[in-house]
Amino acid sequence: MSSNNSNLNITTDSKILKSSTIPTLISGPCSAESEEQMLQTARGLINDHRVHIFRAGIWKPRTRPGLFEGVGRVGLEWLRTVKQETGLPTAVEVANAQHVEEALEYGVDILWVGARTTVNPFSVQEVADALQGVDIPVLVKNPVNPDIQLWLGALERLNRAGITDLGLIHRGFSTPNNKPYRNHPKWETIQQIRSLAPGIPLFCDPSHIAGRRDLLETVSQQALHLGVDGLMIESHINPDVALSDASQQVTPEGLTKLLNALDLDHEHVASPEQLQDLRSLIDRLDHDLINLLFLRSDVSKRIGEYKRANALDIFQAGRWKELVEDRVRLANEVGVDEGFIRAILDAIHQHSIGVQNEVINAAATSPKKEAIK
Ligand SMILES: O=C(O)C(=O)C[C@]1(C(=O)O)C=C[C@@H](O)C=C1
Repeated sequence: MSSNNSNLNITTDSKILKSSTIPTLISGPCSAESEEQMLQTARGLINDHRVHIFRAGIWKPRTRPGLFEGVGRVGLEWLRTVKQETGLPTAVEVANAQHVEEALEYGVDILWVGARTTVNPFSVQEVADALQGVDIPVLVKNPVNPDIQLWLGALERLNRAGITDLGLIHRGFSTPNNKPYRNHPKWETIQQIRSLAPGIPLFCDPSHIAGRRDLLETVSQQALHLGVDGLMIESHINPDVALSDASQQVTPEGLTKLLNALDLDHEHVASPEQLQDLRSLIDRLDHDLINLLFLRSDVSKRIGEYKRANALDIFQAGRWKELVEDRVRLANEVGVDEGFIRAILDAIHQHSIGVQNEVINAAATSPKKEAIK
C-alpha cells in the first residue's frame, strides 16, 4: 500500500504490516526472560497459523526502579534463535538510539515505540535519528496521555527520517478513572486517528487496555468491530510466573482459544458471556455520562450565578451556536450521528436554561438578609 497522506503530509508504504489475512496478529511475551521461555512460547504460537509476528520486550520501561527492567542484549540473541527456528518475523520495543542499533545488529524485523517513549518528542527524535536511512517497519504506540497530536508527531518524526513502513498501536490511555481497564480504551480515538492518519495500519493492543485476561476477548472484539488492522496480544508459556504483567498474558493455547472466540472478519455476534461484558460496559458508560451531566449542570449553575450578579440574559444565542457547531464537528469526526447529537444538545441546553432560571428565581424570591446593626 502506498499513499500520500494529506492530513499528516507523510508518505507511507506499508508492506509487512498488512498480512493477506486480516487482522495481522503479533504475539509473544511481555518480556524476554530466558531462551527457553522464548522458544517454548514461540513453538506454542506457531501451532496457530494466525500468528504472524513474534514480539518480546527486551528493555522494559518501569514506573519505579527496582522492578524487572528487561534482560537487554542477550534477549536479542534469543529472539534471533526464535526467528531461525520458527521463521516468525520478530518485533521489539525501542526507546533510544542504543536500542535501535542493537536491534538492527541482531536483525530484528519490526520495531515499535512504546507509550512512555511516544510522550517524549526528544526520545522519539533520538529513535528517528538512529533510524535515518534504515528500511524497517516501525509501529508507534499512543502516548500514555490521550494526546493524539503527540502520537501523530511521532509518526512525522519517523517519516522525516525516511521511515515509510509505519503503523499505529492503540494501547489505551491513562485517565483519572480507567476502571475496569488498566488503560482506558477511549474507543472514539480509533475513528479520530483513522480520519487524521488515513492509510496508516492501526493495531490494537488489548493486553495493555485490559490489563487482565478475562477482558481480552471483549476488548479485542470491540477493536475488530471498529476495524483495526491487527492485534498485539501478549503471550507467555507460563503467564503466572511472568516477570512482568503476569495477569494480562495468555498461554499460546489461551491465545488460540481467544482467537477462536473472536470474529476476525468483524462480523461477530456476541456470545451470552460477552453480552454480560457488553452490558457491564454500558453500565459503566452510563454512569460516566450521568456523572458528567451532573458536573455540567453544576457549571451551568455557577454561570447562572454570574449572570444574576451581572444582569446578563440566560439565553446566549451566539455562544450556543458556536458550541453546537463545535460538538457537531466532533460528532462527525468521531462518527456519531449528527441528528442524535443535536437532539441531545437541545435537551442539555433546555435543562441548563432551567437550572439557571432556578438560580435567578431563587435569588428573586429569597428574603433579603437583615442589615447588620
Ligand atoms: O455559556 C453560557 O452563557 C451558559 O449559560 C451555558 C449554556 C450551556 O449550557 O452551554 C447555557 C445557556 C446559553 O444559552 C449558552 C450556553
